[in-house]
Amino acid sequence: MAARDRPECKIAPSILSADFARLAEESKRMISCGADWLHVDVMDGHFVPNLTIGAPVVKSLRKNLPDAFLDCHLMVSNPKQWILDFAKAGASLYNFHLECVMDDNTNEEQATELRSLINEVKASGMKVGISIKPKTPAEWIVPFLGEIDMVNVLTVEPGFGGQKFMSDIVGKCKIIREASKEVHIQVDGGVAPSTIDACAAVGANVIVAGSAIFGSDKPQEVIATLKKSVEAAATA
Ligand SMILES: O=C(CO)[C@H](O)[C@H](O)COP(=O)(O)O
Ligand SMILES: [Fe+2]
Repeated sequence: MAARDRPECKIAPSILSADFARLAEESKRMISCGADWLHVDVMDGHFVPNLTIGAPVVKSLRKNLPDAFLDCHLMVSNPKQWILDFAKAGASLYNFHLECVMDDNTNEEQATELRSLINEVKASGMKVGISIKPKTPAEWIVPFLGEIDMVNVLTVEPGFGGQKFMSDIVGKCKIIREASKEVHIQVDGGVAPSTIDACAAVGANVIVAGSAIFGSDKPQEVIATLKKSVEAAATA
């Protein structure tokens, strides 16, 4: 069998599509259907035009799901402000946006600020991920790959679930995967059985899907389909 070209596949249902009144129950249902991680979309109504949940909800989820991997996607303007709250609440991975600190990849001060945030997240005990919006070039994150656990390539404009997958964006994963076999590459936005092969082909291994999984009456089958596509591409 050919050697793997990426880390193990992780399927991360986005609980943004869950019934928030039954979050713990719905999260447990996802894990029993084969989910590896839970993707928690945190929106501050400023970085994106929507408001969702914060650290208190993560704390309740952690209490109810002591062993779950909580992948927190911080769509917030000031990621520094929330690091300790999320660490104390029990977040597993703090996945914040590059655009909060960088609008020019040649600016040394911005690179230093990004490094300091990365180090602060690590020091808090969480794993660290960096999310990039559709218009942010993949090359901007490449110099930091050795310092982080994951890159989240947004395949929709962040802010809302249920949007259409941007197929012209996913190619950015290829640039990142060519630069690192070890880093987790997450795809987030409009990912479904109909779009997974395009993600798998370019090296993605962490698959977020909200509406495709929660909207199905057979979530177990959707999760299995997504995983199969990634695992087949990983050893092709
Ligand atoms: O970060 C996000 C939106 O900003 C969500 O994680 C993403 O949109 C997942 O939902 P869906 O699979 O329904 O697109
Ligand atoms: Fe997300």
